[in-house]
Amino acid sequence: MKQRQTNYYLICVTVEQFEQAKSKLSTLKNDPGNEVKLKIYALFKQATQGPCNTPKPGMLDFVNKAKWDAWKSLGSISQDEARQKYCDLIGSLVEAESGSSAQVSAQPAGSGATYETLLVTKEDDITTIKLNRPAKKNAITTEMYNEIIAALEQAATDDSVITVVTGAGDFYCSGNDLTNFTKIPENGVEEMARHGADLLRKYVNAYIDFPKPLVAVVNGPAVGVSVTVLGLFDLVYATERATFHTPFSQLGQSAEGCSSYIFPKLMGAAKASEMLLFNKKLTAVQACELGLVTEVFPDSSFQSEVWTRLKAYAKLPRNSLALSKQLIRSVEKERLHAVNDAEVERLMERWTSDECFNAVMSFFQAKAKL
Ligand SMILES: CCCCCCC/C=C/C(=O)SCCNC(=O)CCNC(=O)[C@H](O)C(C)(C)COP(=O)(O)OP(=O)(O)OC[C@H]1O[C@@H](n2cnc3c(N)ncnc32)[C@H](O)[C@@H]1OP(=O)(O)O
Repeated sequence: MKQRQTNYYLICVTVEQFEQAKSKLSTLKNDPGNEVKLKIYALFKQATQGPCNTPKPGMLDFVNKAKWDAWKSLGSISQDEARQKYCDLIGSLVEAESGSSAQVSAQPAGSGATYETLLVTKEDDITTIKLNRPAKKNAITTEMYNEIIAALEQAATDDSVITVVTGAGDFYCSGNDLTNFTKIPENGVEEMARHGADLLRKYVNAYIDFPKPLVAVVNGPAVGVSVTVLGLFDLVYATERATFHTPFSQLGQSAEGCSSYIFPKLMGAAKASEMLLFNKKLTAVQACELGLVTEVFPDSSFQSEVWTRLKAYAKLPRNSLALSKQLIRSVEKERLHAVNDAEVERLMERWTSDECFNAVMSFFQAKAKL
């Protein structure tokens, strides 16, 4: 699918192909649902007019406000990119219609999508994105960031009702793969920092803009960026074995994933500072008491209890769920994008600092001594 999607992008840059995609839209037999229609609308506006530049409709003008929000949420992506995404989205809807009758359970999601670092499946109206590097505690490499972004984009437009992120093996995720900081390009550490910043911004935006209910099934310890983005999930279910650790200052870094804004709101500035400044590791029960986790389950029954519940939730009306989620989240969306930008800006500077360099080196030296 990745390959096919890339090819489609290449084909789709002409105006003619864009027009063809437009006309294919009217041939769809099934209603793709409101959230997909909003996405199509937004991409079309961005592709034809550029970034949203009209006044925000009033609170009670629900329909136009939802459209405006969808357009605005595309930020400053270029008209070319919007055209490509528009074509890709319509292409996937057409493809889904032609192949939908043959759906079997737990099939790879996204009509045959394959990933190197993830297991992505669709079953019982739930798309599950499983981080799949258990030998490295599911540490997130640059490839994996890109694959998670792609999997979230796919899940946003597929016909699932709920999307779940979870981890393979005994960890949920050990955060950013620290080897990402050891691959210094020819143009030096500044270029590495710039690329890292672009990727991180895109990664966090994929959570901020995700249009359907997003659930974290935290199957074990969670570290770093896998903890901070939890504030952007709609439900966080954790096994009692899970822990939540953001050792940013230990690594000479600073907070991301919008945690510098969401954590103080959730738990108060004092508790957020203990985590984000002073590296305090929380147990699952503590994280639940502070509002970061929705509910904690005994480890022995974690999977069965959580999945029974999620399957029942996924039977609820999809549009109602998605629209309610968007109502809850849309008020904060613009602010979250601004927070993400500010956090990324700060990190870009941190990654070129001696403090960060020395901390990452210490990690690898300690490993070498074992
Ligand atoms: C390019 C975009 C950049 C965006 C960056 C966004 C900013 C993100 C910030 C963060 O996420 S900060 C947090 C970073 N993570 C860490 O500091 C965790 C480091 N790892 C550990 O402390 C420990 O490994 C652990 C997670 C507590 C697990 O300890 P345990 O003793 O249970 O297992 P290990 O033997 O240590 O691990 C097994 C294997 O996995 C490797 N590994 C684990 N985590 C990472 C990681 N984050 N990065 C790279 N490698 C990791 C570990 O080295 C072992 O490898 P081998 O020795 O078997 O080769």
